[in-house]
Amino acid sequence: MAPQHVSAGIKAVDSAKPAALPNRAYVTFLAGNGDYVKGVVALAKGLRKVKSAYPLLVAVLPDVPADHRRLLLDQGCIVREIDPIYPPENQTQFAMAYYVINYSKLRIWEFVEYKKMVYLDGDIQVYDNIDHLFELEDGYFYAVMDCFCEKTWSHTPQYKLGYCQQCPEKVRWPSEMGHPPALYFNAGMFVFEPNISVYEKLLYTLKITPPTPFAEQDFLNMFFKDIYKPIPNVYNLVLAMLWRHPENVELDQVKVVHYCAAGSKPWRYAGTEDNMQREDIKMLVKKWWDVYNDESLDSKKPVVHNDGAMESGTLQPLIAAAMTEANAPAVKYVAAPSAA
Ligand SMILES: O=c1ccn([C@@H]2O[C@H](COP(=O)(O)OP(=O)(O)O)[C@@H](O)[C@H]2O)c(=O)[nH]1
Ligand SMILES: OC[C@H]1O[C@H](O[C@@H]2[C@@H](O)[C@H](O)[C@@H](O)[C@H](O)[C@@H]2O)[C@H](O)[C@@H](O)[C@H]1O
Ligand SMILES: [Mn+2]
Repeated sequence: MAPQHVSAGIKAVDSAKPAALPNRAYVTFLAGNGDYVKGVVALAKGLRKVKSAYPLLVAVLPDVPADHRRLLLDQGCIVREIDPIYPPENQTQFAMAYYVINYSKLRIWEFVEYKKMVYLDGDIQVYDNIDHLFELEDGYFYAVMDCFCEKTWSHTPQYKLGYCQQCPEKVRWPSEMGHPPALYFNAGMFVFEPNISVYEKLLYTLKITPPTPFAEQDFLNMFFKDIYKPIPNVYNLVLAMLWRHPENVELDQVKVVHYCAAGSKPWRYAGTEDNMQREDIKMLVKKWWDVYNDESLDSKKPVVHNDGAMESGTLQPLIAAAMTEANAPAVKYVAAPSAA
């Protein structure tokens, strides 16, 4: 097993059943009118399946259409519109062209009504309860270490050397090149504390930082370098680990799966790209579909605001069925409050 610089305390909280606090939530990010909304619906149902005590907040860009927002509201999500964030003008070739929209993730530091949040990409699924992560010590940035072995990393010195932080002994970092790269996390999942001054510093620093291939993931790694604490791979299985570092993966222990390998997005899975015919990949894609298709996991209870108003789309069908057109009162529905 590679050295897991596990942050102290995870083991200790595993057994404790911490009390659910109102100023905690999971948060994900949704952009566009395409099929990523399926990922977020699955994530909402997956968190319900593992009986998470905390809501899922979805930060949506303005281009997410009303019907997708309705779907998320009906799945019990809190939908919050955010403005996009673009990196400085640049000639950078992002590892994936669409990564430019991922900088908008930085808006979540503005959600200061929450003291602690767990960010999860929309292509992530949670298969075991991870609420205990909210008990991790404040003041740090927790995330899982990434892997540098996929060709998406071919632009980096570590890739060219064959060095990877997941197995630093296998190909050692050459001493003549100074210190090995700082520990680097995958930004598909992280535990953080929203904070306005950090948010403002993030935006200010972004304006003076030339963009790099892994976009906001590179930026977040640079920004949080001094307070980053790695947590075990079970909290964000970057799928490439299955074929790049199988010795670091115990699949039956994995709590969170990140469908980030090329061709692995379950809702687009065709099984044609490299490694996509692996039995473990096919099993994990099926596992995702089993949650997505499980109607028993659909949100049932109305999402009610403290003023008693029902969130639109939750009770509508029931009320419509009970009322004739003639005497149906104008029931007050409110969408979740827009971004502060
Ligand atoms: O068209 C898009 C592309 C990305 N995303 C969001 O941005 C995250 C990061 O992109 P992605 O997961 O595709 O990057 P990867 O982890 O595969 O490199 C996604 O999980 C979604 O939450 C989105 O909503 N719509
Ligand atoms: O915009 C940059 C993205 O960078 C990361 O995706 C990458 C990264 O995981 C590499 O390490 C993998 O090799 C690669 O496959 C994967 O696409 C985050 O998962 C994603 O949320 C987002 O921040
Ligand atoms: Mn992802």
